[in-house]
Amino acid sequence: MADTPTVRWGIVTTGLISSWFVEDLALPRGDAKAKHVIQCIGSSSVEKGQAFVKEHIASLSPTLYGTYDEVYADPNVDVVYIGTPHAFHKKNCLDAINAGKHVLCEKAFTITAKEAREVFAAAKAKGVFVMEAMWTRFFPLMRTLQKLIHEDKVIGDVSRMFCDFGQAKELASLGPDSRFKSLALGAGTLLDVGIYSLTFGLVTLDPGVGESAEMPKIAAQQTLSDGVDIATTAVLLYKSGRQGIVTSSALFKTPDVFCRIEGSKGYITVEGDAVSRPEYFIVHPTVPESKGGAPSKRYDFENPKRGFYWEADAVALDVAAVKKESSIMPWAETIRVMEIMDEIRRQGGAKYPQDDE
Ligand SMILES: NC(=O)C1=CN([C@@H]2O[C@H](COP(=O)(O)OP(=O)(O)OC[C@H]3O[C@@H](n4cnc5c(N)ncnc54)[C@H](OP(=O)(O)O)[C@@H]3O)[C@@H](O)[C@H]2O)C=CC1
Ligand SMILES: O=C1OC[C@@H](O)[C@H](O)[C@H]1O
Repeated sequence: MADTPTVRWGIVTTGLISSWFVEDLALPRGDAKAKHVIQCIGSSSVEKGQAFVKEHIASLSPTLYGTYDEVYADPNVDVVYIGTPHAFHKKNCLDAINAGKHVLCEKAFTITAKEAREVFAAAKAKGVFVMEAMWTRFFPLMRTLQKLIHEDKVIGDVSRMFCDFGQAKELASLGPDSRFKSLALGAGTLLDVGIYSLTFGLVTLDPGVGESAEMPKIAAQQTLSDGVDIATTAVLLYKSGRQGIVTSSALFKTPDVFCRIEGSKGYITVEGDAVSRPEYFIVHPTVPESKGGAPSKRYDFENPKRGFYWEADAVALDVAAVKKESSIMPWAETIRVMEIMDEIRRQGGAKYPQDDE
């Protein structure tokens, strides 16, 4: 284990995602590629931090701060994890970067592609590692799915894919300051969950990532309620004729079979309780077994607790290798995702204050 890198994390916020992230970091794992230390937690109050530790990582004793700035200034922090609502990501990232810290920032990375470019320009100038926490891309399931589709060509030439991430949010019961309702916080299904449907489209229709990937044309529609998109449908149109239909909704929960990828020799269904956390997939030949075809094959994956440790391990390995960006989620890929979402919103009508900046 001499070569196992150690990362000392500074956690910014005590919200839902931060609780999921620290619980996963603290999980004992035989196959861990890195050691993760929860060095400190920054919150709007120290009391919130105390309650957070007690509830989620009771056996640990991180330093507790009542401001985020103290996390950025802590000399014992290697990487800052940012779990604020979307609208604050740009400022939080810039503050951490300016303090010389590496950063893992939750999705959606920013509100607009322009904001993302500003953050990466600052990271480049400071020479620090920065990555969007698009955790799903780091799952062994996702890596295997991409290999089977693009290298092994198990379903032949891919022609179409569909992916939907819907959640029944009961928006009427939420207050105006909820991150699911407030445009000032970046509310809307596209940035919150549509980004996962889009991710499945991008990784299954094209083997490239970032600069080596094709920018698809977009045709999109959105349903707005008080300016917030509560449903989004986007078609990804590739030069080859490949098409992806990626959707999101705050009105209905997606069934467990949330994604289908179709090819000339068969199709794949990806399944699980949430698109962000796929559990297994099944490769189906075009001709079913009942009609003389080969049997379908199911691929299952070990995913204890939730699966945030895959991205955390990847960050630790990249930082130890003195890399500034991830090869799985490089800066150009985050910018491409943000540009696509900008275009979906331009066509669909969802607008944020940041669009005018
Ligand atoms: N990868 C994944 O599976 C998931 C990712 N996310 C992402 O994580 C981010 C946060 O989402 P989530 O954890 O659900 O949000 P929460 O509302 O649960 O938590 C957000 C936290 O941000 C801090 N905060 C700072 N300013 C504000 C403000 N004005 N309003 C509200 N909160 C504020 C608060 O922490 P404090 O008081 O401690 O400072 C708050 O607890 C989003 O980018 C979201 O997309 C969310 C869920 C799952
Ligand atoms: O990233 C996410 O994935 C899981 C969802 O429950 C959550 O709303 C979203 O932010």
